Amino acid sequence: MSEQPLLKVRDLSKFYGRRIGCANVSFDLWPGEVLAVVGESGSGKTTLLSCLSTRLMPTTGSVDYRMRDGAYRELYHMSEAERRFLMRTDWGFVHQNPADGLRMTVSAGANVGERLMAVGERHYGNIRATATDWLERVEIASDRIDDQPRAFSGGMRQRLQIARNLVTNPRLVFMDEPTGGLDVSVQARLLDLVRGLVADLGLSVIVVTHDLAVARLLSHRMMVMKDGHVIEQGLTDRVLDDPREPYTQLLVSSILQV
Ligand SMILES: Nc1ncnc2c1ncn2[C@@H]1O[C@H](COP(=O)(O)OP(=O)(O)OP(=O)(O)O)[C@@H](O)[C@H]1O
Repeated sequence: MSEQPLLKVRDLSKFYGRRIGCANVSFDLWPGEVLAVVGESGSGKTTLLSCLSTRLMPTTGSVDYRMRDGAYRELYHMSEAERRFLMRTDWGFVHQNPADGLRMTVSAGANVGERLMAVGERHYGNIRATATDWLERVEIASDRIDDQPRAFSGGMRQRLQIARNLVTNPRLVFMDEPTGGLDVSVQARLLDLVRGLVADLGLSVIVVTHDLAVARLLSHRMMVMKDGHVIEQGLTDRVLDDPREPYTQLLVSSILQV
């Protein structure tokens, strides 16, 4: 891991009127690190992810992102165009519902190729070859390249969404309940695939999940949220095997095995 954080989050808070979305969240994310944000429904996970990915403006706080040239930029001081450029190139966002992250009425190949074109690739042959390669990496047969994702199963759609996100070699990927809507057997296979890709590509990931098994399998470090606050954070194995906070103990003991 390199010696400088990719993301420096300080005192991030988002209020919806008087209701707390998330409050006083601070952490560093290091290159190659997978951070899981866990907590019950309503604990603030989505609000935090939305603020970090600049989909939502926080009420207070700052997020500094280390650009490819090594300089830090404050995300909320960037122009809308700069943020959109980051999202198209340096970042990925894997939605729980693949339909939110895919274009359902264009082919699988175009879904992947489009992201390549956004980073300047123009050669049709290269785009198709890279798209084919990525479909294979996410275990979609290359003869499905011209099919639209609406003809795919839920698991295939999710794998296609992952290919679309990773094809540009992003440095930071946000994932919102990436296995949420899938059958248990499909989830296990997808998690295995994601874990392999994240390790191979050395990605930094922030994954939101209410499923501690997902956190266990994917993440190095985790943050536990309750009522908008981070109440415990640490190495994933430590938090799950030796939770310090009573609330985390309750979360861990409420599932039979993680
Ligand atoms: N647009 C909104 N307007 C008002 N309150 C909101 C809004 N979005 C979220 N909240 C409130 O902020 C708090 C945190 O919600 P958030 O959706 O971030 O939690 P979550 O942990 O992601 O839950 P879930 O797992 O159900 O998505 C909740 O009290 C919620 O009611």
